[in-house]
Amino acid sequence: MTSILVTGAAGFIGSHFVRHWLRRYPDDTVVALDALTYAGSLSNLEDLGDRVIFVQGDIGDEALVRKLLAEHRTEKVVNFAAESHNSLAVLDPGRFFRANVLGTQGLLEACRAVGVERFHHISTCEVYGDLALDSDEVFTETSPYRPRTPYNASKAGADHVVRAYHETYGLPVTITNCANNYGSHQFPEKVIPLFTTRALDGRRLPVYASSGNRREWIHVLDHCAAVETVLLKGTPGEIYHVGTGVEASVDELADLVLDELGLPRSLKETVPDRPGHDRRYLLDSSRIRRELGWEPRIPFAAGIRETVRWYADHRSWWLPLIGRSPVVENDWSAAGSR
Ligand SMILES: Cc1cn([C@H]2C[C@H](O)[C@@H](COP(=O)(O)OP(=O)(O)O[C@H]3O[C@H](CO)[C@@H](O)[C@H](O)[C@H]3O)O2)c(=O)[nH]c1=O
Repeated sequence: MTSILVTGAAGFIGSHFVRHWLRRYPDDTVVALDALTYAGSLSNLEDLGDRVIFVQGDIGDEALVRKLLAEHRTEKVVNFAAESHNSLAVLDPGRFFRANVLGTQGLLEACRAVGVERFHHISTCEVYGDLALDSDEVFTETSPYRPRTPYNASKAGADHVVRAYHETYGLPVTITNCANNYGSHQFPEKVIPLFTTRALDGRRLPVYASSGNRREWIHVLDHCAAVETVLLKGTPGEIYHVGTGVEASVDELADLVLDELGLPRSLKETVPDRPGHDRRYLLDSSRIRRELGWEPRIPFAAGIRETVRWYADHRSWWLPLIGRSPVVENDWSAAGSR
């Protein structure tokens, strides 16, 4: 029996990972740390009852994390905690650097002080900047970091701090950089749940003006399996990309959602682009497949259908969340240079 600390455990990917881990290792103790910002919901862990030790707190609270690690003799730490929404970062960048860079550093410091067997950090394809829509290029694990937005830069900063703790203090870290996730329980600010919940409410879908911009999509459960694989088989100090190679443009996503719900495509509405709207990301994920044997299993078409259906069937989950996001209706007027 071992103990694992999962941060950001009440959020979308974190809560799926806690459930995934307990399914795979039912005798383990999961310590779930979450600050419960607007995007986290305790209801995401509700069904797990006392199989999870939940603690509300900040990853940057070194004393708290040290206490938890010591008390539960924690061997593994997985850091999902982050401010993750690009739109909010445009309007409130400081919040992202505090949470993602300084928060991660505090967490690492506690891990260094107590000592852990493995620190795994969840990162993103966005640290590499963007690709032209017609580019043949893909991001590899050795591509240079070229973040273009405050969110990207805060995640890039966090990755550098994680690596510094490995190089300087020998902390056994691994990092995964993942493509865009989708699935149930995603906060309705991200594009797929946003479009779906808007459509279900009979409202318009706000498609940014650069509607041909594309993302690479992965089901959250495939991501969770990849994190487990890297945690158990990855080499300390190494980075692994997690993606599917499946791309869809914003416009195509809106159509998929509307078609699945049997609603007219005329519900799409063009709205101003988010400043710094990255055109495209695509990861070369051959390393994790080749070296660690992970493969994504959930086909995009089936995954999207099931996800849209989940939102249609779980109005009581998302309705109370509408209006909780600090971002108001794609109004970027506050984001000009001052
Ligand atoms: C919120 C919103 C988004 N979009 C577009 C912008 C993007 O091209 C696409 C996806 O936007 P978002 O859902 O905000 O996600 P994106 O900026 O790609 O970032 C996501 O994916 C990243 C991984 O690529 C993660 O690191 C981030 O935490 C996650 O938020 O949809 C719209 O057209 N309208 C919208 O209202």
